[in-house]
Amino acid sequence: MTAALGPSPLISGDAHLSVDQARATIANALQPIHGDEVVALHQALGRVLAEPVISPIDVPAHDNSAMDGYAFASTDLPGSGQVADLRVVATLHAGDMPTVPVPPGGCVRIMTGAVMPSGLDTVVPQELCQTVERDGQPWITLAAGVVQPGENRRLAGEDLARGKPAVPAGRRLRPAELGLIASLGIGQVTVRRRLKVAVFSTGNELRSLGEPLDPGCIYDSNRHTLIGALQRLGVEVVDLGLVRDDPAALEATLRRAVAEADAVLTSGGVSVGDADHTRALLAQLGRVDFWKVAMRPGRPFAFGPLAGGDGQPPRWLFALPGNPVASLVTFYAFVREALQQLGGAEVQPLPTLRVRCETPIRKRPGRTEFQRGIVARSADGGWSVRLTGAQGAGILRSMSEANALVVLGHEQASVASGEQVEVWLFDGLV
Ligand SMILES: Nc1nc2c(c(=O)[nH]1)N[C@H]1C(S)=C(S)[C@@H](COP(=O)(O)OP(=O)(O)OC[C@H]3O[C@@H](n4cnc5c(N)ncnc54)[C@H](O)[C@@H]3O)O[C@H]1N2
Ligand code: MOO
Ligand SMILES: [Mg+2]
Repeated sequence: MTAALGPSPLISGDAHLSVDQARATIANALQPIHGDEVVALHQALGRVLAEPVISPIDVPAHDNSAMDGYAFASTDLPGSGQVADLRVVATLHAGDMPTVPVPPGGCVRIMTGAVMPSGLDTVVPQELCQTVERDGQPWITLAAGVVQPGENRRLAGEDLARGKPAVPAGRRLRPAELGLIASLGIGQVTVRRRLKVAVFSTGNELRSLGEPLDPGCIYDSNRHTLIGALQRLGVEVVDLGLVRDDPAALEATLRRAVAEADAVLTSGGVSVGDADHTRALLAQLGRVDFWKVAMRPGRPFAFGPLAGGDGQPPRWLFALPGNPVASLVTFYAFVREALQQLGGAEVQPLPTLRVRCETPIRKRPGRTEFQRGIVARSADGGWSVRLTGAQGAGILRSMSEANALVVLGHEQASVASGEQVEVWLFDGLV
């Protein structure tokens, strides 16, 4: 089973990688999954576009008015200090097509979105001119300087010209893209098939929600954290539940994961304890590309391919550490972008900022540290971050109260209060 996967890209799977090396190793290993499907636009939110959407029409299709007012030819604009009187010869609503030509000195009452008659290029909003009646006819009086030639007119094709790409392949569709595609008259799109990701927790001490908590046991929280994180990415989750620290049970569950999913996330059992079997199983069913990263939390994090079987691509295993904070931090540091890449989506790293750090942080160079922080606006209007209290890798509350990870790079030493630090925003700012 292992032979088909070839040697590890690393000299030794036992080496400690830096966070950057680990991210690069994962990015270099992954190939996007194959398979597309056509879905109705109203079911396409969050799906990944497989082909670019090309505009079949000009948007807008015609020059049209951006205001409720009066359309006229800019050659009729009054000179400085003068006024122009223009006769209103027709009325146009959105959806009307102009029928009669407008003579010089004439104008058209026009509503927002209505097609501009040919020869007219400028619209004055109604509140910027005066309407008068002469001999029972409507006229407007236009003062100099209230509008410039071409103002308040939207040009045909100014949003999108026919034949131009409207949305690139790989874009995960958001409400704005759904509207843009609809504006082109396109009712269905070709999207990537949804990435399937299997997830399970390992540990004899774990109990499922609803089960009694036996002495010495804890509830399985990681699976719920990870399933939430996966749902946010729009992948299809295959929940394989809880697995005991038993090599045979672990092997059976990994084999099932390989059969049912494109990638596998496990939590727990990656360190060096007597009950930590995940790495040995990865070596047996595939290959360990690395399993130690110079970071805190998240040092034991294993990555490598599980052989996919006859003609099938490998199923990548992301074996996350059991400590709950380490599990979510490694998801953000390694798994999130990897799954975007695997699903054929544009890779969108978490938004990164440099902000003032209000909490002094002790650190030694030689590993990357991810502390949990709250980024907020400070009294002087700038952005700053303070830590969320105790930072132990088992203290999930530190993560729940945070909206950002303070990322102290590999070479960084201690940080004094007031220094600038890098933060990754993982949940917006409110
Ligand atoms: N001698 C060493 N011991 C440890 C090292 C080390 O380098 N040398 N690394 C420590 C670090 S750092 C971490 S992180 C953990 C990782 O451990 P495992 O991935 O093997 O995870 P477990 O041993 O299964 O569990 C660790 C911890 O997390 C709790 N846990 C596990 N799964 C869940 C879950 N689904 N929900 C909630 N909590 C969970 C588990 O009960 C343990 O308390 O290893 C250190 N040890
Ligand atoms: O790195 Mo462990 O992930 O510190 O708890
Ligand atoms: Mg362990």
